[in-house]
Amino acid sequence: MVSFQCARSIRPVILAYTIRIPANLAKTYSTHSPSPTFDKIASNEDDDIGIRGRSRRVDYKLRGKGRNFVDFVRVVAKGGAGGDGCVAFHREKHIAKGPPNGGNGGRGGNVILTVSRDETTLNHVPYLCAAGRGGHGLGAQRHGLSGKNLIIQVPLGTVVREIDPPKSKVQEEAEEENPEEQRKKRWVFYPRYEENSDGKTDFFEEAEKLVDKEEKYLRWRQRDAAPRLHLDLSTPGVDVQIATGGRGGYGNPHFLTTANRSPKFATRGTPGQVHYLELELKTIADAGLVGLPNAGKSTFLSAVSNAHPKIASYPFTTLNPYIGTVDYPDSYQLTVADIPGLIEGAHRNVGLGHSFLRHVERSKVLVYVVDVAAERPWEHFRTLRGELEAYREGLTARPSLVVANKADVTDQAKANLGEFEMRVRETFGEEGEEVVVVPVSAKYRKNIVKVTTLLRQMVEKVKAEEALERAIPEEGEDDYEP
Ligand SMILES: Nc1nc2c(ncn2[C@@H]2O[C@H](COP(=O)(O)OP(=O)(O)OP(=O)(O)O)[C@@H](O)[C@H]2O)c(=O)[nH]1
Ligand SMILES: [Mg+2]
Repeated sequence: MVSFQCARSIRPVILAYTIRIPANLAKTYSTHSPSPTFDKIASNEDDDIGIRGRSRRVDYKLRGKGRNFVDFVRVVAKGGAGGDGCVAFHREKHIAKGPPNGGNGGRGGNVILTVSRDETTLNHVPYLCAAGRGGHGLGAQRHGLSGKNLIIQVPLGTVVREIDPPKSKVQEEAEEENPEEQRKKRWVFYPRYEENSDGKTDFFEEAEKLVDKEEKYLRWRQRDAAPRLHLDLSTPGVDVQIATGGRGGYGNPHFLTTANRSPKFATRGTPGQVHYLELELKTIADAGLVGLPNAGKSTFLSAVSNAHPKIASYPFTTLNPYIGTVDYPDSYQLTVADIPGLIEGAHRNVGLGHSFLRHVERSKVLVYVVDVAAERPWEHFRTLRGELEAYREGLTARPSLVVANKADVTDQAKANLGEFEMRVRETFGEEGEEVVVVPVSAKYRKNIVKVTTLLRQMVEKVKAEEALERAIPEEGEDDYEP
């Protein structure tokens, strides 16, 4: 291991961002993909303003500032509270005691997630997603307005998981006042409501029983509700309600009976649902590119698709995933995801870590992009597989294609290609026979059609297998006899 300080040592804060790069890889940078920025920063001998400016930008990005791509957020989704019911009586000249006419409270707004193809990040999702509360009821039978729904657009491939609320919140709830006080809090009273009784029955008690009964019924209706949210938002245009607003309270006409002609109480609105959630963006692409930094993943993506990711000869040029669409002459399309480079120890958070692998985790085909002109490229390949397995066991079992990139750097590439192919097959073991290693020059667009044709075949095969799996009913599924 060579410890590589990616920043100038004069700024102590940057020292925290040390990128450790394996010895073999460090060599790769210096021999095949000269990286003036890294080399010069490391030796600290170049005072060129341009280079220093660029290095500063890289540091800035590596520190996470200036990044507007976010693929993981924790949020609190709060449905709006319902508005309170109103206690009011009709007032008019010559009518001394008019009938009750308080309006009901409006329902609280809901929090809704809309799956959109236009969004690519969770950057805009706020921590507190609170919908509007319902309006209170008013006199003269005026019901409160419904609360405004909060609609948040999320990118395709967002996974929503419910998590436990913070301990402080749980404690707060446990410490809340006794149930008797809570019962009282449900009501809105008119002055002297206690006198509102005919001597035989306590009208307020009657009304409480009515409300209790209704609440019991509502609890029973929700008995089968999913205990925890776990959603995979993979269909564009779909709306999902993640927190429902509270119910509005009843105005006093609701409690009008033949015995009680002037009910002097109304109910308050109920609070909306509160869910603590994790939103994780797991890009859905047909093929995912994995490779060490500078292997030429972005160059490859720009060669096969319509995407224009940034390409440069220094490591970690790509900091966010990019999706490109490959267009075939017969209008068939498939998507390819490019992600930042992986290095040895990424699972221990070396380099940029390995959390961005979530963006290739759901790809149907993995495309390993290896710089075949580097020294011992098979070791790069082994590192890649090791990191993929460290991220998620079994990930390397996906259908895979190996792109031996930079095959145009002839002498070195030619010397390595035979052995590389052999060692790759060895790594895959029994399935090695089926693995295709394609020599490519992404920079000069050589052998690209072969790769895209192979990719399409592989993706179509996986899709067909998946469709078949869905079509075959699982055991016991059709046991039902009418
Ligand atoms: N000679 C040659 N150079 C290439 C080829 N493909 C990419 N390169 C060069 O390799 C360097 C790195 O290319 P990128 O596409 O940025 O590499 P990357 O894998 O996306 O790198 P990161 O985003 O940092 O992980 C650039 O200078 C490219 O011009 C190729 O086929 N032949
Ligand atoms: Mg790149």
